[in-house]
Amino acid sequence: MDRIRIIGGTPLKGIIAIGGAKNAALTLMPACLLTDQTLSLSNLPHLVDITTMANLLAQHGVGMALNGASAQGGHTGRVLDLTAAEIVNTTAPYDLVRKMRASVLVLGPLLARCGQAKVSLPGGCAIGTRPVDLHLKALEQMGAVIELTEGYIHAKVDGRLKGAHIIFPQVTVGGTENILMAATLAEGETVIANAAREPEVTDLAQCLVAMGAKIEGIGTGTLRVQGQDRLHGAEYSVVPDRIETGTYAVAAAITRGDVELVGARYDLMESVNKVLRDCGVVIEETARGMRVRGDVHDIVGTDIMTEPYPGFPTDMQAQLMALAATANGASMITETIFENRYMHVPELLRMGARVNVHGSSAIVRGVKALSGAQVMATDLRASSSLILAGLAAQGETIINRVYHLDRGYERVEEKLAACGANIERIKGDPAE
Ligand SMILES: CC(=O)N[C@H]1[C@@H](OP(=O)(O)OP(=O)(O)OC[C@H]2O[C@@H](n3ccc(=O)[nH]c3=O)[C@H](O)[C@@H]2O)O[C@H](CO)[C@@H](O)[C@@H]1O
Ligand SMILES: C=C(OP(=O)(O)O)C(=O)O
Repeated sequence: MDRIRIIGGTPLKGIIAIGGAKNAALTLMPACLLTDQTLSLSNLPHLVDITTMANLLAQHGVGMALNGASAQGGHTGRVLDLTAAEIVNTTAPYDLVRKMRASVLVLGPLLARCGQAKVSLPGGCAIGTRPVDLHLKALEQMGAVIELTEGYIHAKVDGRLKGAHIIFPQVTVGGTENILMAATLAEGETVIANAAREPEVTDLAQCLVAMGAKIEGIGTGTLRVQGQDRLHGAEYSVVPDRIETGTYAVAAAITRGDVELVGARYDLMESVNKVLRDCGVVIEETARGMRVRGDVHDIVGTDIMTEPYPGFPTDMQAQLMALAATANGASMITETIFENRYMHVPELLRMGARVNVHGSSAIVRGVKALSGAQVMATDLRASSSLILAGLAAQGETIINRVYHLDRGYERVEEKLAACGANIERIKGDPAE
């Protein structure tokens, strides 16, 4: 297993290119199951999770062709053609689903196209139990018969799924995506109330429209879908990653540096930028993206509460905690989305951070300097918070188990090193 070694203390200066959003790509890829024609996705990031989704789709019978890099819209990500001419298998097996929860996003499309699907229950993960009950209840409302046996969701529908009025009792990104995809091929109208408004859901909706779906209310909390008999192929470019953008914005801030994030979508960063500005970070939109400066003002503590979009994203909570740990004064962080998303706290404590967790809230008292240490990455965003802490810390930080990081960040050490960070990947395990 690889490790990352950082000698902290260098202010980052330069340019970082932002890639396509992992969480958008992971819902756009299974959308290919809704048509027998080709869905061509550009600006696709090169990440382990994307490979896992490609492997899952391949075993359903999806043909794939990787067409190198595209310069579309100024982005340089890869182009992947996905063609589900024929679905040869409607089972998503445990071995693939356990690697990545987003695998459950094949359920809606398979059921809508083939009338049946057998998908391994994703199970919990480091950040919480993460049930999929809301996805299943909504599909039942659309006429699906669902049984849970031997760790699998067995879903079937007689004929086509039927349009329904679905009210999600709580905002669910994956639930909204699964039902949105299913509804595009259902009979009649589906209304999804209290729908997630995350930019990745909007990206999916826009791609589905390019494939011939009829969807109103895109970007709002109520999506209205008129089911079609069939969808067709399309070309679509994945939205830039707002979490990668936010992570590198914190990297600039925590090192008291000055970095331009090229390709970033400034308009999607409102809640994160507000919090960063409250901390004293200077942010401006540029012609190519966004410039972030942590070298202008003192960095001070602030209060943060995670919420569904357009609120502050849970996927940025760990990174902001690293910044708060180095700020002047105290910060109160409240996590409202996942019940166990403070796995980074014990590791930050090893680096000299002062954090107390009380239920869903954490009090962070800023310290003058963090100190480098050996730490363990426990999940994706916890890993990035440890990288950020390491960039700011005095001395050497070694981050173990970086495979979590490779799920969601492309060439992280290269991007940071190009801005002056002293960071390297050490191949293999120390015990090996
Ligand atoms: C691949 C992907 O896009 N992952 C993102 C997606 O995850 P994901 O789609 O899994 O997250 P959800 O929005 O569904 O989860 C929000 C909350 O609802 C709960 N819930 C959800 C579904 C359900 O059927 N029952 C239920 O109780 C979850 O346990 C959680 O507490 O949105 C999260 C919230 O923005 C992000 O942190 C993840 O990075
Ligand atoms: C939690 C995340 O991903 P996933 O939903 O795939 O676990 C994330 O991207 O931060």
